[in-house]
Amino acid sequence: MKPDIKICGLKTPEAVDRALERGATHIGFIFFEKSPRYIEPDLAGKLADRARGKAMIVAVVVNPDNDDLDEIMTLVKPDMLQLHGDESPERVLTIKTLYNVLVMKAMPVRDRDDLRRVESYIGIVDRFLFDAKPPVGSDLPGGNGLSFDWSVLGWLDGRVDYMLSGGLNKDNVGFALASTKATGVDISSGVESAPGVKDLTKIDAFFDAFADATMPAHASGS
Ligand SMILES: O=C(O)c1ccccc1NCC(=O)[C@H](O)[C@H](O)COP(=O)(O)O
Repeated sequence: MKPDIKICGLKTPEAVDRALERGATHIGFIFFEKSPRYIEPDLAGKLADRARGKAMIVAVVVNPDNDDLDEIMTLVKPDMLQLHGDESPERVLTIKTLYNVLVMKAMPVRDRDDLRRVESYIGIVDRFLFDAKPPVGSDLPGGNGLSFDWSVLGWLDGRVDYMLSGGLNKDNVGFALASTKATGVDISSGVESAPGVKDLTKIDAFFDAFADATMPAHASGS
């Protein structure tokens, strides 16, 4: 099956529309105020309406309290929450029970040891997102445009369903897909001209590279 593509950190109708036209399966909105990709929930709700039924709407949150989630669930009505903080398995379970929503848990990875935490979320989360661990001192838990050593994911041995994230771009998405068992890829900085500014030409180039990478061998002419 073709891997999913999530374009994250969208803030404008133009970028949402281009991502949808090019076949994004997931679009992400960032509700973390320190991020250059932060979007107010009421504006995100309007953009989400353009995408509803065409792609999964993902609300990216970091250690949200119930008031934060009440607002986002009401105004944005996401299909999925991406929990990008230190949410415990118990907190994830509570959120799923309270809001009846799919949850993708982001796991920061630098080396194999970072994957040990995965076990305690299996059976609770709907999907994992393996993202690069932020550099020391970074304000952002995600969206840092950094990759990690994807070979460590081999340790998971196909046991969990995950999207791959962190520093993806048109030049490395083919290798990322070929060298992991990711069922989806997630990109933000790699399709931006500046932090928080999505670039339509870069979105196109990413989808072109993704299409090349996922084209069946017999159709590629090689
Ligand atoms: O992108 C952000 O600014 C952000 C802030 C706070 C929490 C999560 C954030 N991004 C989450 C994502 O899903 C990004 O797409 C992911 O980290 C990959 O980003 P990049 O390395 O820039 O492609």
